[in-house]
Amino acid sequence: MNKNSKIYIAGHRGMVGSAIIRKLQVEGYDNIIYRSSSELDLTRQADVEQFFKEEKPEYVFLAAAKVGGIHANNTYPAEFAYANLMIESNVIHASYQNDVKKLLFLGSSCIYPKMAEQPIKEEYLLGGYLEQTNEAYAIAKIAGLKMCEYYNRQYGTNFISMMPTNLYGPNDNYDLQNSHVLPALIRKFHEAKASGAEEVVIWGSGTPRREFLHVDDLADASLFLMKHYNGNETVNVGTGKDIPIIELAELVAEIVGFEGQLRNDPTKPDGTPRKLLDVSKLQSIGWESKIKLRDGIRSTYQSFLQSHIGAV
Ligand SMILES: NC(=O)c1ccc[n+]([C@@H]2O[C@H](COP(=O)([O-])OP(=O)(O)OC[C@H]3O[C@@H](n4cnc5c(N)ncnc54)[C@H](OP(=O)(O)O)[C@@H]3O)[C@@H](O)[C@H]2O)c1
Ligand SMILES: C[C@@H]1O[C@H](OP(=O)(O)OP(=O)(O)OC[C@H]2O[C@@H](n3cnc4c(=O)[nH]c(N)nc43)[C@H](O)[C@@H]2O)[C@@H](O)[C@H](O)[C@@H]1O
Repeated sequence: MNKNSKIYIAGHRGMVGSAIIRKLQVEGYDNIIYRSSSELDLTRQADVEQFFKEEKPEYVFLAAAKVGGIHANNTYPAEFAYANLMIESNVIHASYQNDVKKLLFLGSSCIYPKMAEQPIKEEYLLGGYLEQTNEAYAIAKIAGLKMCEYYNRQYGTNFISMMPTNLYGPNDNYDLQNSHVLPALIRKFHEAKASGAEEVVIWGSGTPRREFLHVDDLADASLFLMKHYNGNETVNVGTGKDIPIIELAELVAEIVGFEGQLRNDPTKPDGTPRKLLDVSKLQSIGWESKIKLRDGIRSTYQSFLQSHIGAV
């Protein structure tokens, strides 16, 4: 991939897509194309085929998807299944039909069995039952990575798959019902501090453990894999370290400056007890994460304050 290769970022307005664009621009890539979902609905096959036929991208970063936290996944399984299966099928097939040189598919760490041995290796896929709260999304993502594998085997395409752990950073989703835990905690603690509230509610028991990778690290890994990895096996992308949700909450409260109490809401699901990724394959290829969690949360809170102007 050279600096004037035609590169399509699917999902460019999202947290991951916008981070990949920032990374490519810093690295001097100057032929990047993108469309918002209102300009091009990737669930519509004919529209996707028309777009690829007209634009003929050489490289594709597939970062478009219906994405959400545990509550959203648990509440809207049909939407998560339909949208993600359609988006990935249409983009992967149109990439094959239009001779895309290389495509990077983004899956998720929730594809692995709920009770997988930790840390989770790529080969544990399909070795056990999935976590119920995000089964629909997980099955869609498994279908996507398998499609890449099958197209590579049958058609000789070069479609690679990465499985990121939980992500956070600028341009995240801060909706309190449908977001992931880290942005939700940033907003909750910020609003509690601003209003003088004495307590903040944490969903579930707080005992599950999660791994968090800053989206700028993810973008760096995406470009690294697009340039250097041509294998047919999926690659885990993470930090190799996890933290209990209760300790994450205490860390975010400290960074935001909230000094009240935390209260658990046991009516909300815990989800998978743990999903720490084994990142040794990625390390063997030559990439490691750089952004430390405390530094990443601090900078993410600053970007939250800037983008929620009234919040300062
Ligand atoms: N966030 C995480 O913790 C996490 C963890 C692991 C993997 N991932 C994966 O990373 C990728 C990006 O996630 P994200 O956190 O960046 O999500 P996000 O911020 O919600 O962005 C998703 C993007 O997908 C686009 N999109 C959704 N439906 C579309 C449709 N029908 N047609 C066209 N575009 C559509 C949206 O476009 P518009 O804005 O134009 O509507 C949006 O820009 C996804 O594949 C996700 O599975 C995310
Ligand atoms: C990466 C994503 O991981 C997702 O699972 P998962 O980490 O449990 O999704 P999260 O929504 O980040 O929840 C992680 C843990 O944080 C707890 N939690 C505590 N307080 C909150 C809160 O205010 N909001 C949220 N959202 N959680 C909270 C939640 O109960 C769960 O145990 C999958 O559903 C997606 O499909 C995707 O794979």
